[in-house]
Amino acid sequence: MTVTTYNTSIPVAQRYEQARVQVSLVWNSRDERSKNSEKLSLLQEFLWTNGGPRSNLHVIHSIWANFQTSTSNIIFGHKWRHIGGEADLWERFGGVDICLDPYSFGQANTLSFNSLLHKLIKYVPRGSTVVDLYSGAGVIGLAIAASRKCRSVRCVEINKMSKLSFEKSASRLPPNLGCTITWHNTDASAEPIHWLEGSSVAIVDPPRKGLHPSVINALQRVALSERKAFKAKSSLTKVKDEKRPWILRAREPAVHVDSTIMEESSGIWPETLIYISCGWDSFKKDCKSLISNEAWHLENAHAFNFFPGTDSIEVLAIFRRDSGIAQKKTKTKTKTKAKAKAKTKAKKKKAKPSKV
Ligand SMILES: C[S@@+](CC[C@H](N)C(=O)[O-])C[C@H]1O[C@@H](n2cnc3c(N)ncnc32)[C@H](O)[C@@H]1O
Repeated sequence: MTVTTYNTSIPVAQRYEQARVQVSLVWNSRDERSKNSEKLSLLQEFLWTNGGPRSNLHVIHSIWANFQTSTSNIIFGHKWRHIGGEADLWERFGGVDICLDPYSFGQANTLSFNSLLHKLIKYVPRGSTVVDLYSGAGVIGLAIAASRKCRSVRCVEINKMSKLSFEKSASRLPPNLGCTITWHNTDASAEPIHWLEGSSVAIVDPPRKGLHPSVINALQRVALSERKAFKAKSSLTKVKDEKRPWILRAREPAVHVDSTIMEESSGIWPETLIYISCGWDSFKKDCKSLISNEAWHLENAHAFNFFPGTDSIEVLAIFRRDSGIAQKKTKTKTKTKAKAKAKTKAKKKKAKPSKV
């Protein structure tokens, strides 16, 4: 179930009072024609009669059925049917309207997520080229595209169903943003270097288990490339020689908003890494790996209470790859200056005849 604000024109303070619920019924059968399906219809009727628009307590926005035959701990199966109420559910996140279908990831705590987004947006320099890895329906990418005059935003997501939500949300973006926005359906861990190249800002919002080792590795290599230019260049540019058709297909956008041709922006690598984490243990581990070898420098971190009453925290962390180097350079400069001063002092001392 998702508690929704469903009408994005309702002021934030009144949203939860007027909220409606999108109900997803997970049904242990192949589809609506299978055994037990009459019970699904009966349950749908009961819910709609008692919580739908004609009931005294109008709390239900819509009802969906999901068919799941697997006995694993994966909640949803691949088949969805919309069986009552409005099909589209809209939320307002980061200043843009977002369509959240039940088959795509959506944050439940609207207010806290909005606070996080407002903070996050400020860390993205205007005119950036952004890659939003683990983007879901593209909430973060679209909010940034609408507010930071970005040159491009690329969203990368493994769940192909999120494409529909992304398309609907993109259709409500203000016109003439001057930003090329694309959504790609692929595994972010398959070819992370390809996604990092051409992006001045990388955003990662992985599931609770954190970043895949290949993504960590790519982020480390990218950050160190400035200092080890020769070695890194040859291995980073290998990505251009890719021949495997499925990898090449994944690079093509499944959705392309804005008709402008994508600029060739090779040679640009992320200077800013924004990490949104819902798993404290995995975040600590990933953070350690990122800051080891001085690949990245942790500039700032903010915590948000997305799940009141639990011990879970949501972290927004900002890493930079320039400040560490800059700091090091300043330190080295200061050290060199201090050494030179000490040498001159010592020379002067030697030259002066000592008093008897
Ligand atoms: C915590 S959610 C974040 C979604 C989105 N950033 C948002 O705020 O709505 C993590 C997302 O990562 C996606 N995901 C999981 N593994 C992935 C992978 N290997 N490559 C790309 N996306 C992945 C999930 O499907 C899910 O949409």
